[in-house]
Amino acid sequence: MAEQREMKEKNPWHSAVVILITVLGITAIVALVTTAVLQNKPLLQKYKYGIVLDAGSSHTAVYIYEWPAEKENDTGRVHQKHICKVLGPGISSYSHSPELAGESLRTCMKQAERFVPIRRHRETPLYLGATAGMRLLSMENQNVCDQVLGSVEKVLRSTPFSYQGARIISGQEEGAFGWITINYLDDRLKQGSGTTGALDLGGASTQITFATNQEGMGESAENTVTFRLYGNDYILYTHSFLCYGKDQALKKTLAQQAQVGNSSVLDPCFNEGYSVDRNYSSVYSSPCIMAGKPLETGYSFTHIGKGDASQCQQAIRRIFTNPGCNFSRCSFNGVYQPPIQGPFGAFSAFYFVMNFLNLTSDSLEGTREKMERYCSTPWHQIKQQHPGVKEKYLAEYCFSGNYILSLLTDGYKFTSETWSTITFIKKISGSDAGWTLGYMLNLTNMIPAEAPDSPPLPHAGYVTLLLFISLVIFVIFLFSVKSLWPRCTTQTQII
Ligand SMILES: Nc1nc2c(ncn2[C@@H]2O[C@H](COP(=O)(O)OP(=O)(O)OP(=O)(O)O)[C@@H](O)[C@H]2O)c(=O)[nH]1
Repeated sequence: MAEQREMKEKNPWHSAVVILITVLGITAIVALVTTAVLQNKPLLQKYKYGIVLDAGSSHTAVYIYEWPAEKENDTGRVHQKHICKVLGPGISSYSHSPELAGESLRTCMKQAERFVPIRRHRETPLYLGATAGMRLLSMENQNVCDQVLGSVEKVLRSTPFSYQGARIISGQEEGAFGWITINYLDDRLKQGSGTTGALDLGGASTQITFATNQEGMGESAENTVTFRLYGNDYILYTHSFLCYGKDQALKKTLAQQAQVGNSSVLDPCFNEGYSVDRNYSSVYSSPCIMAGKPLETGYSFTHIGKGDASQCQQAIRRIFTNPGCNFSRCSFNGVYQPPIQGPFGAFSAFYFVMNFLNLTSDSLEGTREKMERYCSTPWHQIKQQHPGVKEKYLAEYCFSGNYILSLLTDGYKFTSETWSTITFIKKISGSDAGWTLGYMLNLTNMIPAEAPDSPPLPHAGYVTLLLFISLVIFVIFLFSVKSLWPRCTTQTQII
């Protein structure tokens, strides 16, 4: 041993080599860790875009979505960048001058050109989906309906985006894509956890959609939609009630109260003191109100408010027909509906109305009481209390609140117990609840049927593990070369 030590001490190259190996070892470990960290560092984010136009019965809205360019399949990453509300009515209202339907979209499409970076324009998909207003127009006059779609198509084709088509979506699609939107935004699809049902109240139609177990769904194939998303199978119950959106329901309720020839209609669904002259043709100008349509609708009448919530509910109940149920259970109008399975998210007009009436967190009984109070408040007082609110919306809140109550309880059979499973929502994580996002995710295949393979460790875990292993190797290395190091103490002894 003493000889060996002597040899080492005599050979100056030996210590130099050990030092060199140590330095190289440390450098290699530092280089390894630095490369791993840099390699896994998120790159400067680049985005992709998609545009969907919601051509509704009451208005059109342009939604611009954005997502990281390199992670298209990563659910929860697409978000709403901008919404532009088109001025004027929905495209179905341009039946007398179809060319203006397309023109009405120009301002919002110019805005979209500014929100999507120029280098992305050509590759950005652009879709237009028309809902209940156009469904009704196609029932009334297919030719005019085609002209309106042709007019919007012409304008959308002239934009720099990648135009993918303008079409009328079915009520089933509207319901199912609304369900996908809210569950995608809640990140429930990727987690494979329980889902949230979707309640959508538009101007001309309303949709109810929820996941249900297979039992009983064989009863009505037209109400069944199946999806496989992220490796999970979903069986959805969905139904769209055409003519039961807020605006058409109002017309229906008014029409069954009005008797042509009467110069006035006393309406419990409008506040006392409200009085407006209307033409009968405005009430009957819809394919939703065929029955009882008089031959002569040129008369006018004075629409007078009476402000009585209970009577209003009775009037509303009469627009739900009860032709008998050919299934084990029904909602209304003889339509099959399995037992409701919450929780539910209620959006569009469900939210606008309940939010205005401050009814988003009340019990069913509390909601009824507040509606009684709101409807019995005189019209002049309502106007005084809400000076900034659009008068058309303000005048209709007594009807709208009672309609929502009636639709949810008499129609969909929510009870005092299940009422609390409904959350009234407008946005989730900054994106509007509605069918448009689900529609785009589906058409761009951004939700895979199978769960994508993910690395066994998240990025932070991977880097930590790498550092730890490098440290362990380094310590082992130090111990292994320790015996070879020149020993100062021994040297001193020798000297
Ligand atoms: N009170 C209130 N009502 C609104 C507001 N915005 C829209 N509405 C009304 O709410 C109802 C539903 O609006 P949307 O969800 O846009 O419905 P839509 O797409 O036009 O109708 P559908 O074609 O049936 O889907 C319509 O009666 C609108 O007039 C708002 O800010 N406040």
